[in-house]
Amino acid sequence: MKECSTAMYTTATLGFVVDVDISNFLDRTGPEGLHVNSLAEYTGLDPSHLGRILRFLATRHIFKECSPNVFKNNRLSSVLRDSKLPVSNSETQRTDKYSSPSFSSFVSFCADESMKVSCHLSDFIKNPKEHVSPFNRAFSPCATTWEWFKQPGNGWRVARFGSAMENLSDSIPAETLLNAIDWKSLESDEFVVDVGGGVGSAALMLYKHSPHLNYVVQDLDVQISAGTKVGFILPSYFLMAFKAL
Ligand SMILES: C[S@@+](CC[C@H](N)C(=O)[O-])C[C@H]1O[C@@H](n2cnc3c(N)ncnc32)[C@H](O)[C@@H]1O
Repeated sequence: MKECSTAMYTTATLGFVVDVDISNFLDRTGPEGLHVNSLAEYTGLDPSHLGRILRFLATRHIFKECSPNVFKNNRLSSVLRDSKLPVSNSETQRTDKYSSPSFSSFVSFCADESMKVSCHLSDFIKNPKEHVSPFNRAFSPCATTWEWFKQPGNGWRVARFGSAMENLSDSIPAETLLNAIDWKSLESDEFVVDVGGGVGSAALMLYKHSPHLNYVVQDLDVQISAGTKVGFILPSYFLMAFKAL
């Protein structure tokens, strides 16, 4: 129970290391690893903060401390590597950082929006009339997450969320969906409705497996038109593609 109660420290420290690209920097060194003073030079951050955070994770088998204050990647920390390093924190460069699917985007999203929202869960449930969701307590009193994402300055968050979701879909084996129920046993006049189905990738996979069914992908305008552009949502074999409910 103590581990569960303090799980947020792991999320927070992981969020920090992906935000400042520690695994990428460590990946450029040999098996001897890199001293926190060098990491401090690369990142412009306090070496004592870096050392304590990396040691916290290394004691959980994420990163390896080769000698005091010298760290290198191990199998777990290697999954946090990205293909690109940000040059600065400008919105354009941050958006560019999240332009392709990556696990580090998922970690960063979890440590940012998800963790900040989850802190409000208890207060939200105890005072349900005050807000529609914990998200509204944390970020924006009236807008939904999707409306808030569209607000000026949040473009990079949208890019990060998209990058995280794509990585998540790529990492889930097709069998998870294909074996979830016996799709073949459904009749040909039946409908499969994917609510919040994004660009339609899951529905397309299912269509290829069970083309006798009718498919409806329901999502916001922006997702439906993106799905149509990349050819995931094709009117020829998807009966309908609706926007939001
Ligand atoms: C967590 S994502 C899931 C995406 C998709 N199922 C996948 O696996 O890639 C949630 C989705 O819900 C969509 N969404 C948000 N509000 C919606 C609404 N009112 N009606 C339909 N979809 C909505 C978002 O645009 C987003 O694509």
